[in-house]
Amino acid sequence: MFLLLLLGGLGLITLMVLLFAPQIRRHAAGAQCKSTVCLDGKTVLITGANTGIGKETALDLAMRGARVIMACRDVEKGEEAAASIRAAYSKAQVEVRELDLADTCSIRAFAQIFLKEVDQLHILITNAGVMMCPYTKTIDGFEMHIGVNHLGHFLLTSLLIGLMKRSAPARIVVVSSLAHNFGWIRFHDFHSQGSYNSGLAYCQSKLANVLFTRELARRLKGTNVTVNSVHPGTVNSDLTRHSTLMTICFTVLSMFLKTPQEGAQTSIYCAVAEELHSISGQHFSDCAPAFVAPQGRSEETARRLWDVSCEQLGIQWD
Ligand SMILES: NC(=O)c1ccc[n+]([C@@H]2O[C@H](COP(=O)([O-])OP(=O)(O)OC[C@H]3O[C@@H](n4cnc5c(N)ncnc54)[C@H](O)[C@@H]3O)[C@@H](O)[C@H]2O)c1
Repeated sequence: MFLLLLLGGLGLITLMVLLFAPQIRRHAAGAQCKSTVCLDGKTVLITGANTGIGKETALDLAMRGARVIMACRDVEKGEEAAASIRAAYSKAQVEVRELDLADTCSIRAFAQIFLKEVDQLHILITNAGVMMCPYTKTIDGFEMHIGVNHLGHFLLTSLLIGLMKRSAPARIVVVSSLAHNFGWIRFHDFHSQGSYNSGLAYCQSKLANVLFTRELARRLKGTNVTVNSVHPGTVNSDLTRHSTLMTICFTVLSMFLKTPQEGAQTSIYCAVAEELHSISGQHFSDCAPAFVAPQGRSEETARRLWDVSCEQLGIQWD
């Protein structure tokens, strides 16, 4: 009897999902970037552009006429992604360059060659990220989430900001997450040496993205370089690769999640929308301003994080 009820219930749920599939998909897809801005003559740099949201962002911006530089850890995978972008749009000007955000030497080498060979940078999208990986350290001994998601991008941006100021108007888009709501900056244990929880480490790094955006925007006032952070939505990508449970959940619930193309819309919106030309230090989701948790609005924490980041990286950035 119980089994019959269970099967009947499951059958009913399946029927409802199938019946309402188009509505569910439409709702899950979220907002589309409606801007038709053309990017002829503009140069864009996207980190982690060989998969997921980054790859879709690269395709869209290349279709708008930009020269898109895809900064990828694995050049071979990057070249495959670039080839598929060229196959989708034969005029795409996409280039792959090697960048491992888990290695400050790689970041410095990348920036050195970039500054030598590229004379303008109008849009920087710090998109690369890792989520819920087992406790690992970057080459420089940073905990992987804070090391790649925050410190790596902090160093990269510091090295390229002069070029962006010279290329102004220019925009920086920092791909953060709703997960920043559940994070706090553990200044007393920045690299989770005392205790480690992969979910909380991810949340800390995504909060760091929001606070970095806020402080950088304050420092960039009057330069015509803006910076905003985004939550792309919950996107069915490879990001869950380190968590079997998350991968299963994302697969089962895929109909309710955004595709990478849908997840790229807010990054694209922040990169091109005309109405955002002077908007800086804000957080966006679904191509609209989004809620920022109180810990992401603290100017004091943002300044302290800035100083700690400079100290950890051994750099001066005033
Ligand atoms: N997928 C989601 O639901 C979701 C939700 C909120 C935020 N985000 C954010 O969106 C961004 C893109 O994620 P995605 O969903 O497209 O996942 P993804 O795994 O497809 O993309 C992440 C990219 O980062 C790159 N990367 C990882 N470590 C790197 C390193 N050390 N050096 C250089 N590149 C590195 C990967 O190679 C990959 O190309 C991430 O910052 C993620 O935190 C994703």
